[in-house]
Amino acid sequence: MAQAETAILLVQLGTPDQPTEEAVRRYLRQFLSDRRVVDMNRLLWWPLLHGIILRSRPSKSAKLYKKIWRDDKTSPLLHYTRALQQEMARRFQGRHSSGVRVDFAMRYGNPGLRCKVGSLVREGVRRLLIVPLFPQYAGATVASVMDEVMRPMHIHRLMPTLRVMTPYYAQDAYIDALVASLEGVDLSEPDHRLLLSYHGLPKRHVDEGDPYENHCQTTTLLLTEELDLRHDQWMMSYQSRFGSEPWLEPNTDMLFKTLPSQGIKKLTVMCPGFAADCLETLEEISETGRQTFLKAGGSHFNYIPCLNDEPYWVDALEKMIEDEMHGWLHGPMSA
Ligand SMILES: C=CC1=C(C)c2cc3[nH]c(cc4nc(cc5[nH]c(cc1n2)c(C)c5CCC(=O)O)C(CCC(=O)O)=C4C)c(C)c3C=C
Ligand SMILES: [Fe+2]
Ligand SMILES: [Fe+2]
Repeated sequence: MAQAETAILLVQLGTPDQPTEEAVRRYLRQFLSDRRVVDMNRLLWWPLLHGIILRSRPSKSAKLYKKIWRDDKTSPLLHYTRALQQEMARRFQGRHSSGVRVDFAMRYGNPGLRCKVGSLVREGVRRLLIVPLFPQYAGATVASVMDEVMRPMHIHRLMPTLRVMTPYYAQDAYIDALVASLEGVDLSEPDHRLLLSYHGLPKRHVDEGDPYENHCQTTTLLLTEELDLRHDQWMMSYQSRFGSEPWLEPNTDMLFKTLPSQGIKKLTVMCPGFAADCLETLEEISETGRQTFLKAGGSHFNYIPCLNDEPYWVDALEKMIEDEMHGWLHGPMSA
């Protein structure tokens, strides 16, 4: 078959190539140099980043990455993103006469987003659907992805037609997949809570108009309604705080430390904002968070894995992608 003219590009945040100090430094340098992530004045940020953070953090983070690295020598985030892409490619095979290609890229690290978009355009892709794997919109994630998607376009005369998948924080297909991942969880005991922990964001971003907090709250309300939970059966919080300015509250780690003394001894934790398990879920929540909660007097800690490449999530995402591709899967190519 000729090269596909329509492409679906799944985009994840990114991850180091290896769990080593050098690879983590390279990854963090790219990540933390992004103005969408840290928007501090460069004259103040540069000395902090290069003089302190990139000297101290990579060796500490590399040790944590080593704990979660997989036997197949990949990071969990890369493993699940690739598995999702392979399954989605299988599902879209033969769906258009000129072919539909499904690929994936990372905003930071490899395979790099800028390179991937450039090669898709060079290879003749004329319609491109970008699927940021972030259910809740944040400028630090989705807008940053779009900045990078546009960069290679500057050097090509013919730009493909671009679509970007709408943030799916309130889509039935996503909420239903989260419900499916909680199957068998019994929250009827009075000392048991469901904790929904989302990645944090500086509060200032929200004050300046970022809808992220609102999107997280909406996901939580739709999910807890769908599960028929009472208000005293669930809580939501924000994890992975970084830097010194105020971040969204309440902080997940603080809840792990204080909930047992308030009589909440059992916790089921899920991270609906993470499409795939990664350092922030497997290490920060399922390992360190578990230890913190049990040490503080908790008796039971149940971590629910992310949607990853679960078949019911592939079904859900396939449906949402089909909706976004309206008019693209049938009929002739336009200019
Ligand atoms: C100012 C710093 C950060 C902002 C803002 C931020 C937003 C943000 N991040 C994710 C998703 C992920 N972040 C991950 C790792 C990670 N995040 C930060 C900092 C900010 N994130 C750092 C420094 C790191 C690196 C890890 C470390 O050194 O501790 C990951 C995991 C990647 C992996 O390889 O496993 C994810 C996923 C979202 C969704 C978000 C905004 C809402
Ligand atoms: Fe992050
Ligand atoms: Fe973290």
